[in-house]
Amino acid sequence: MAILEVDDLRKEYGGFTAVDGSSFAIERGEVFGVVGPNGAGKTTTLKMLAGLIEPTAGTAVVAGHTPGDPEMARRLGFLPEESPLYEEMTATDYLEFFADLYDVPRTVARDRIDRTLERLDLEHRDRRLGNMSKGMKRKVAIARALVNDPDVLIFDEPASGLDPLTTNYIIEFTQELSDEGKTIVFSAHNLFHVESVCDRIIIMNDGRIVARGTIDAIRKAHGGTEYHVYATVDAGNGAPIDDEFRHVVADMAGVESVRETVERDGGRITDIQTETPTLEDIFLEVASESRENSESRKNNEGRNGAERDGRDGDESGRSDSDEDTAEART
Ligand SMILES: Nc1ncnc2c1ncn2[C@@H]1O[C@H](COP(=O)(O)OP(=O)(O)OP(=O)(O)O)[C@@H](O)[C@H]1O
Repeated sequence: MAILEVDDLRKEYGGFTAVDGSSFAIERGEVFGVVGPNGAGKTTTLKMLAGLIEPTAGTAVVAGHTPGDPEMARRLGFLPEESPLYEEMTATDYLEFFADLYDVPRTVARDRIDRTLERLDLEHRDRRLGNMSKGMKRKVAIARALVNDPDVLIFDEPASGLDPLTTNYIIEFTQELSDEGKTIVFSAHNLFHVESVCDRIIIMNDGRIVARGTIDAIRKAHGGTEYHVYATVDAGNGAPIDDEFRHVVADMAGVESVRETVERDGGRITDIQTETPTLEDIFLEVASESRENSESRKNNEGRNGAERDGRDGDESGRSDSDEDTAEART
């Protein structure tokens, strides 16, 4: 059964729609990626899951609890994108202070904090937070998200702006938390990190989910592996020319068809290579498709405004077409 269920979540700021009807479910123990360009609505979505901002419509349920329910707060740990800490406190005092807020008994809290800081390799625990480096502060913020030993962790850009060593440490730590059975919602711009830790992802654009599924399924839905067939062909006088031509096809049947054509024309295949799109390639393709769709939707809305009167919202252009297509593809 899903530990986190999101149904038609929507957030509007004045007339602006930041999140436009997201629905998804996350299974216990999954690492679930939320990916998208700047302004796509990722942080807004994560904050609604964490109960930090109220949705305009829709629901987010964590382990059967809704935001505002103290039991939900107990089950959840949130690492915000920006996490200002109390600069005058030491790491230990700060984390004990948060453990108190969650009513974690002192001895349990001390032990948990010690173990977490040990695992995160945080040195100088008694240094004022204000005097800690950015990487050290991020580790303290991660420890804060774990102080109540939550089942579900929401990590918004856990490793952004950190050096490669600290970044790797945090990504590996995220993987370890998942191996221990924590459910993790993970948002990051670094798609290599997303690919290395996430089981399934959603790609958001303009507040909508435009693709979803495992990275492999999304990859298949967006072209999958490509075959690059290199060939030389007859220049017309019977002699093959030296220039190589590249034909890109989707499968082996395509390769055979190129081979037949090339050989019929007196040429020959010189090389065949397979290329698998990276998550970054897919992300760029999906984001640009979605931008085109939303532009044409806006144009249609402008053109057909008068005709639409009396119809319901979905028929009038606001549709889940992007999402349905992606869903069907996965
Ligand atoms: N409090 C607010 N008032 C008005 N608009 C807001 C508010 N918070 C967010 N927005 C707008 O909602 C949209 C989505 O913002 P959000 O921070 O969720 O995006 P994001 O995908 O997390 O972007 P980034 O990758 O840059 O962090 C943006 O256009 C943003 O300007």
